[in-house]
Amino acid sequence: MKYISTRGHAGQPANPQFCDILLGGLAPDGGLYLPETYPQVTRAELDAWRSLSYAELAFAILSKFITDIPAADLKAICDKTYTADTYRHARAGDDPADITPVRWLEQGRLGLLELSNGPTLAFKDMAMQLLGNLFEYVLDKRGETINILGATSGDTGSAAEYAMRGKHGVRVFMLSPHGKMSAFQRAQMYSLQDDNIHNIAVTGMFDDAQDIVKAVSNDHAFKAKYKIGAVNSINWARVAAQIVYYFKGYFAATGNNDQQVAFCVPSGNFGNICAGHIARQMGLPVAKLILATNENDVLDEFFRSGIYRPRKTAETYVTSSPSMDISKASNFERFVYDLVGRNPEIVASLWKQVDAGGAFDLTSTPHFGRLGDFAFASGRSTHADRLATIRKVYADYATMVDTHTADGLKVAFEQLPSLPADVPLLVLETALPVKFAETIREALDQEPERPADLAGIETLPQRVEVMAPDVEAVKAFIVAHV
Ligand SMILES: Cc1ncc(COP(=O)(O)O)c(C=O)c1O
Ligand SMILES: N[C@@H](CCOP(=O)(O)O)C(=O)O
Repeated sequence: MKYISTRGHAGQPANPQFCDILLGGLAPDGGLYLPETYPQVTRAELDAWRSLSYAELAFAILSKFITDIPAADLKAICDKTYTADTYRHARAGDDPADITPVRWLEQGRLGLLELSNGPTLAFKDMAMQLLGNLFEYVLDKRGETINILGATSGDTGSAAEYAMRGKHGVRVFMLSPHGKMSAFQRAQMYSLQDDNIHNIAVTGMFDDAQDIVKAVSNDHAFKAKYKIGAVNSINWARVAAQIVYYFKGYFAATGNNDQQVAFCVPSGNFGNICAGHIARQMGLPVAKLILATNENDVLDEFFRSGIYRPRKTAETYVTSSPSMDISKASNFERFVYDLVGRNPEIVASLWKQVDAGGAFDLTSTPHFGRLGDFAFASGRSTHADRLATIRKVYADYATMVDTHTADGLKVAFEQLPSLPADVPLLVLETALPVKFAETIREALDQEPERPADLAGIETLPQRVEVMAPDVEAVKAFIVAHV
């Protein structure tokens, strides 16, 4: 499989393979890696895949993207990753062997694709557990080490730290927005005392943290000297691993491969829905990809208007779905690459404007007309919508959902009437309610269920370094701790 950069000048290595870009993260030209072409899935493959376990399906799909790891080794990594023991937080009544069970709210019509049964109770575990095992495998083979620099708005951080703790050759430096995450999210990350885990809280928002990650990665000398890697969805491996559950959800929601399905995806950095877009490009029968934002509605604005207008930190709201408090969706670049006909010059020129703090407007370009080919729809949700949706879903379907999934459901309820009656709509459950207990209490006046292995984590001692969002300060911290 050949990989290219969305900005056209991938640099070194000249023909990167999967393992190179796994360790490399951001492409050297500041763009994002993508396969040169999306592998196509045949009808015969779809038929054969319908009955596979999650681990078997992951192996079948990832084999199309990972051609530089021997098949037996990749299979062993998938088998080791996708176990009922790791994805152990399934709800009562679910079959834990499903890994990503579908919970129907309205049988055959509206369901939740449960992606949050992993160790940290968010969908990030689906890809991050695989990344932990892939990093360990590749680093061992090459005799190398890596210093992962990441940014989180609440869930990527803990998923990465849980996946990497205890792994040889890996250190994690995770930037989080100081004081903006839920108490549970803070405790999940900051209570870890492992020597290879470093938490840095920056006095800004997620976008400031993500900008620092990109700035450090774009300092090629520093990146090479300190072996800086990425675990955010700028890393292609994250997106590749997320493609798998769109297929699994499709098979669970349909009876045969003539049917179509729609997905509604709570979105922030555009990594999750980007995987859905790629699954559709590969040939998965997806009728619609519905993007849901919270009050930070940059992406909803784009799909409604054709204008992409990232906002500054001061214009980004702190909301009760904090993991989606993102106004500069880094992964969106991968979708725009496809939208503009996979033309890297156009992407480079659009992101020159974005990186300079500007916006772009596609309305008067032919690309805007092509938006319909990609079957996107979108909507937004507010705190009041979130509370109302949590109450409605609890009352009507006896199901408690977290604040981000509630944003998805709010938009899903709006879009459902416009979908053909034989197209099931799956809303991606991106976290479990206990991570956002403050808002659950406000909505339902009760405590969300808490898995026994995470009891009392808020009372554990915490270890975190607070600093200004300053690239040089972060670099100095890394230098001092490697
Ligand atoms: C719980 C939750 N929901 C939704 C999102 C948005 O996903 P994405 O950033 O891939 O669009 C995130 C963060 O990424 C999240 O942590
Ligand atoms: N919502 C994320 C933000 C980072 O997204 P990623 O998918 O690019 O890692 C978080 O919870 O940290």
